[in-house]
Amino acid sequence: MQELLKVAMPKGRIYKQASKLFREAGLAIPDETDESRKLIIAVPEANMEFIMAKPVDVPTYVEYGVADIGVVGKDVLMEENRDVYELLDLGIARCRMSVIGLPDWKPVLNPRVATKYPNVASQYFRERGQQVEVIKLNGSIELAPLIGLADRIVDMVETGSTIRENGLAEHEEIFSITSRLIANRVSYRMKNNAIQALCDRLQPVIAAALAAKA
Ligand SMILES: Nc1ncnc2c1ncn2[C@@H]1O[C@H](COP(=O)(O)OP(=O)(O)OP(=O)(O)O)[C@@H](O)[C@H]1O
Ligand SMILES: O=P(O)(O)OC[C@H]1O[C@H](OP(=O)(O)OP(=O)(O)O)[C@H](O)[C@@H]1O
Repeated sequence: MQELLKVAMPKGRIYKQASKLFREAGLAIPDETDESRKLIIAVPEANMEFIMAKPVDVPTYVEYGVADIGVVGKDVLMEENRDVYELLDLGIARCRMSVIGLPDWKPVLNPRVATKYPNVASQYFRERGQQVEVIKLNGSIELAPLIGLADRIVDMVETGSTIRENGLAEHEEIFSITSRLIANRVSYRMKNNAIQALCDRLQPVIAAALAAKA
């Protein structure tokens, strides 16, 4: 019998796609229609335990080792910069991080940039030698340039509907995003067989999903 694997799973929009992937890999975890408020879901036949976490907290659980592995967006990994291993690109929850603003935006001195991702935004503009004032918001970021809080925003674009419906334009793409499987550094060594076995189950499912999209 392999060691118990604790997996931090993001609640919310990634869960639907991540849980489908895990089910296709043969792990009996509930789908997104399950209305249970349970935060810890045991899958005894696979000797796994799923911890239902807020997406942005997944790397924290994994770095501290209370979860051995986790599923998290590349955006959160870039922002949180936690000391974890990135094992697999799961190819799900695809979107991109971009600089967005009004279509007729003109460069100004020391512009204000609103974002949920202050570290990503600061690093992006610093690397380009542009001085900006970063303002942290927690949601509805597209409001900021519309109501004059910021000159531009750094946020995610998936279908583009939010920026279109609000008369905004995508100025620059910063990086593309998918969800990743991450591991705690110690767990990766101590529970290597179990982690490797899970990766081996997930990999063909990821490859098949990619092939179906191509
Ligand atoms: N259209 C999208 N907008 C935002 N994130 C997306 C989108 N598509 C995929 N994602 C991915 O989903 C992850 C979680 O999204 P988000 O931060 O909006 O959390 P949530 O599921 O709405 O839950 P919460 O609001 O509680 O944090 C992001 O980190 C990103 O990797
Ligand atoms: O290109 P689209 O398909 O329109 O997706 C992008 C939007 O989705 C996310 O917002 P979310 O739904 O998480 O809301 P919030 O950030 O305002 O809470 C993101 O912050 C964008 O606003």
